[in-house]
Amino acid sequence: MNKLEIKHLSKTYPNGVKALDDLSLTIENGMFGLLGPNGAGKSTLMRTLAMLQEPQTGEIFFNGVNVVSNPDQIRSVLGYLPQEFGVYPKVSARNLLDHIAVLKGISNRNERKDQINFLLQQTNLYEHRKKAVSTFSGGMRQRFGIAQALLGNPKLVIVDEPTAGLDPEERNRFLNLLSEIGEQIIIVLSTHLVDDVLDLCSKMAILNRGKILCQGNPLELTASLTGKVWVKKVHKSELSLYRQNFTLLSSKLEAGETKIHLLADSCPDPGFELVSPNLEDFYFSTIHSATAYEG
Ligand SMILES: Nc1ncnc2c1ncn2[C@@H]1O[C@H](COP(=O)(O)OP(=O)(O)OP(=O)(O)O)[C@@H](O)[C@H]1O
Repeated sequence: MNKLEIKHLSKTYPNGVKALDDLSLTIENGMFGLLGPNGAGKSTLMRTLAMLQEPQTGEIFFNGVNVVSNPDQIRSVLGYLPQEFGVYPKVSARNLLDHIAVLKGISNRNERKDQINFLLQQTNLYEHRKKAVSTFSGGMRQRFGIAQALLGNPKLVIVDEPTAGLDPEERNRFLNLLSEIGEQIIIVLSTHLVDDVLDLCSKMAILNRGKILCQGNPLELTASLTGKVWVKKVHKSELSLYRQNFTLLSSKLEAGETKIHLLADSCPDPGFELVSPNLEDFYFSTIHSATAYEG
């Protein structure tokens, strides 16, 4: 069992933004979802875990080794798919993988070839192996990103907002690929999309303003709101009233009508019906109470 322990990490950028605020988290094998709104600090945490930037305070241990003071210990077992994945123009997928494999220290040529062919097949890119990655579609690029992250059989894979900008079919394909990687390593997936976490992760945490607000199993966290989420179709003009007087979790257009979810211990108003909570309700209620608390 691999274990990633993050202890009291803090990072304030020179402009005064506190991106990580005394953040602690322990992650074991399997897919871990880090969910948070834009600007929550997800990328800062992911880059810190990938040893691309140092925290100001705090420590990170991987399988008991302090990797902030021994970064090479984690680099050799790390795969990272950044939010912005730049590629060299004109270099084919296969050659780029070969180049990255060399950088990762896989010096044996046959071993590189075997791994690259296997990963190209796993990511469904084998038939495109001679094409330049710069000509790939968004979904193909992200799958290529996973292939390069898996070179060298990492024990820790960090994937930063991988489905942003993918169409639904590409997103599905990408999520299926991630789910196939297996439970024998740690995969940390950062996203602002609740559905990514719901579809894939057995453990998750919600990050906001550099702090972990809660963590656990998505279904168990969601179940904690049972009996408290109410739904009603309302007129658009009523929305601001509900927003002012209740904890409005979400409002969505459904066939031209506005459907709202409210959080309340008892029926807020005539016409509301109790619904089974979903992860989105839990996410918004968590962010809402943190924001209300902080003012
Ligand atoms: N290099 C930097 N210099 C100054 N501020 C930064 C820098 N990088 C990030 N920030 C700020 O730190 C905060 C956290 O940013 P970060 O990118 O880590 O969040 P995020 O959750 O990944 O958001 P997003 O989904 O928008 O990328 C934001 O307020 C951001 O503007």
